[in-house]
Amino acid sequence: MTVIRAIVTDIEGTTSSIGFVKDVLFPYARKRLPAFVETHADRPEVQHWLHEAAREAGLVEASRQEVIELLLRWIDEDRKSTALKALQGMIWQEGYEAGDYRAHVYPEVSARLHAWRADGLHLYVYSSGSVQAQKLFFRYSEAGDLTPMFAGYFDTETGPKRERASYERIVEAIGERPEHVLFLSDVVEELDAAAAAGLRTGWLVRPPQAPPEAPRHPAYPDFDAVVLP
Ligand SMILES: CSCCC(=O)C(=O)COP(=O)(O)O
Ligand SMILES: [Mg+2]
Repeated sequence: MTVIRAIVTDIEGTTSSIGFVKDVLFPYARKRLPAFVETHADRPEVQHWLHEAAREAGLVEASRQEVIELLLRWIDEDRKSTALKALQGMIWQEGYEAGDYRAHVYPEVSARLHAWRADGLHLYVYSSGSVQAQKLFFRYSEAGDLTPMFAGYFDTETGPKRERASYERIVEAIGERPEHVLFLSDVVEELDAAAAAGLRTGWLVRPPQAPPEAPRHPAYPDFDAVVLP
């Protein structure tokens, strides 16, 4: 029998609702991005990510306004750009610290994370949101500060979530054999990539979505239903 020693979880659609990310976080960043860039353009990390965004788009000698328009378009397209995600994280920090919102987590998630920790499992996050954004998300969650639950965080600096190599890098970084690691996500293509790297997988299909008839991965309606293989 394979023993699961570590769980890596996605955020959007897995620990938390897609609606919170799409209807609260993305519009918050969209509204504030132009002023944020104008106000903080002298910060080296902001300069770095503006430059990276322009480079990713193949823009040579782009004006600040062109880069702002590019980033707004990427928010609308939900582009999983590392540069955009880094800048969004900086903007969301202001919102969390001002108490404008708290991050949604599904009702069973906090207790289940605590139970897995109590069972000795090591927990990690892998999301398209930047590591900074992930830490803020769980620090300011509706269930309180959940950051003590997690041993580490991975974002797209490790690689795209639909690529096998990203999961190979994650298991190497956490020092486990892939078959001892369970990856939880709501996106089949991410689960396919994780399975190709040898990880065990769990597909979160949260109501009102109907349970899939012939799932490619073990499917669960919530964290309490997850069976550790
Ligand atoms: C860290 S909260 C914001 C998440 C985000 O920006 C996003 O694109 C959602 O990606 P996920 O990989 O968690 O589905
Ligand atoms: Mg997801």
